[in-house]
Amino acid sequence: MFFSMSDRCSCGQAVDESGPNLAKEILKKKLGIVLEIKCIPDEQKIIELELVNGSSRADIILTTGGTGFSPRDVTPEATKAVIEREVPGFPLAMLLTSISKTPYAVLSRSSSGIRDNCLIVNLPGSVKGSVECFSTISQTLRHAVQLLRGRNDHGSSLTSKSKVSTSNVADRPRESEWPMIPVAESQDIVMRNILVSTKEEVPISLNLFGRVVASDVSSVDPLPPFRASIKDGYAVLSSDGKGSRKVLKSLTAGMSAGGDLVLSNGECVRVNTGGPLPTNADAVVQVEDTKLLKSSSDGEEIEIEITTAPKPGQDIRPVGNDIGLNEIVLNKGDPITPIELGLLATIGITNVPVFRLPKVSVLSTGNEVVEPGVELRPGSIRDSNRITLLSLLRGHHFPTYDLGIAKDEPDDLLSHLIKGLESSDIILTTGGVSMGERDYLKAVITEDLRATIHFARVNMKPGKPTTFATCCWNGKMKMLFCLPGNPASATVSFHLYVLPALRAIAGFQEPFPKTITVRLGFDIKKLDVRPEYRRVILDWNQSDGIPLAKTTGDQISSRLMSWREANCLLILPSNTEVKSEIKKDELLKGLIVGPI
Ligand SMILES: Nc1nc2c(c(=O)[nH]1)N[C@H]1C(S)=C(S)[C@@H](COP(=O)(O)OP(=O)(O)OC[C@H]3O[C@@H](n4cnc5c(N)ncnc54)[C@H](O)[C@@H]3O)O[C@H]1N2
Ligand code: MOO
Ligand SMILES: [Mg+2]
Repeated sequence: MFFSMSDRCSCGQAVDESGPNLAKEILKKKLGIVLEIKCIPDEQKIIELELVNGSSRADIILTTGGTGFSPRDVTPEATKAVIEREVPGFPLAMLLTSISKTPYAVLSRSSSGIRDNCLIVNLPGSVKGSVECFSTISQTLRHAVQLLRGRNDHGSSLTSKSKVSTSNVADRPRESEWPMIPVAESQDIVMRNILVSTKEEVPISLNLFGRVVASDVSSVDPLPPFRASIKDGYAVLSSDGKGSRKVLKSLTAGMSAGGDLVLSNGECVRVNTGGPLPTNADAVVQVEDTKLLKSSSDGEEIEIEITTAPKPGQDIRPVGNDIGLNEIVLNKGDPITPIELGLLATIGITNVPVFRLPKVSVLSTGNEVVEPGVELRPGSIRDSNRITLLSLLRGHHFPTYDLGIAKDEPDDLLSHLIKGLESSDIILTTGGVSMGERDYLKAVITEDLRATIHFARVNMKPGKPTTFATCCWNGKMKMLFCLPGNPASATVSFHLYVLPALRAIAGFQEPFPKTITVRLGFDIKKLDVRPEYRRVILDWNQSDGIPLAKTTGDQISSRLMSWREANCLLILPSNTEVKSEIKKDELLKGLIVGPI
């Protein structure tokens, strides 16, 4: 994250060059991702506020400017006011570099420190000075972040004895402590916190199906690898024109190329579609354009007549006609569908560079939740969420780990979560995230796992208590999506948050569901106070080409039947004084979430 301190830039009188320039350096050196570049006036309180906000989101904040002697240069003062621990080494290292270039370097007042496990470093304001100083410290930044993340990382030391208190229900908050944020903002937060995509080499196999290519892939062999016939017929010399030919032999598909065979005038060789040709043959005549003149007693062709004069090149596929040697066949970012797999199989490579797939654990929570197929005892309900989510993940080719069902008890939740952290990159849970007296999940992930909850309430129906957190476990970042227990809600949140995040990590360049325009096929008498994601079935059989959205019935969050056959989430606005209903035939936006 970069903050450039400048009154002139912040009010638009000048353009900030240092921030964007350093961002380029970061990307060039592949040091990380740049969350934000911001221009801030030289006002100490404003800078402090931005540093406080930024430090809750970023691993590093680099500031540029405001470190000199002018009365309005207050960046070091703002930094010192917010940091919890000073890091004097960075300003010292930068000073040592700069002073070897100019004695005026001693006039810099740069500061550096740590707040909220985020490193803040003041750099000078000039493009040249900021790059110089940044280069001095850049090689240590990655290690610094690892050390800071490690402070929150106690994976190996944690036991499954939770610290969360289960007493004093009377003390529970009567209002959620979490702000309700808009869907777009929450999706943004998830995308800013996704795990870094990494590459791996995967041998040509069905395991590549559904993956995304991580760097351009070129052919090692041309296709066809030899000059090949396009027809079943005879390889000839076109200069011989039409008329009779002596049939030398047969060169059928799979035989070694006919390089050693040379035709003389008046000769031909029988060839097959896709088969090799004699070196000097320059045309193929299909069987249909020939007549048999003479054959042997054992049924072999001896002489044929060509009825139409062949043209040079006729029915011959030159070497590399379909795929040239070293031709780029797939580009970085291309999803591997059956066709891409076919292409990869044919071009002579053995391994394909693809983005690694994150492994996802799925956990159901709830004292009432029992395995499918078992007899219900009073108050129990069968687990439908876990199998739905596991199969959705499988349908999108993500490797999964089944964590089973955890009781609404902190120790049990914690031990299941630890198993998930040890076996996967991402954990999906359902249930236990609302206001219930046994909804302990958020407390366990913050107090025991010391995870950071980024949001825990979203203004949407269904899916309001959707919770997203990240934590560091044995040196690795993990993502936790705690979805509501209601089955329709869990699945809507899966499509809006989980799947886009997984797809982004897996390299998909367009990870979100496609938005289309649909025509409402029924009346909506009363809009909800929250923006709503209605499960609908699209009927494409419409004269104007706009699909008709057909209802799936009652949309109560518990009703999984509202997802039956649904392939679209209709986006309904929230109820306002101006608009409280929507009439049939109105055009609305919908998200494609199933086969259409
Ligand atoms: N006082 C409030 N109560 C509720 C609020 C609220 O804001 N204030 N929000 C409601 C909303 S919205 C939702 S959604 C639910 C979400 O609740 P939880 O995530 O805490 O889920 P549970 O309470 O554990 O379960 C809700 C519901 O779902 C059933 N369930 C749970 N797991 C499964 C499963 N694996 N398979 C099938 N069904 C499952 C569970 O039995 C409950 O019926 O909270 C509202 N309450
Ligand atoms: O938000 Mo809840 O998911 O309405 O049932
Ligand atoms: Mg609950």
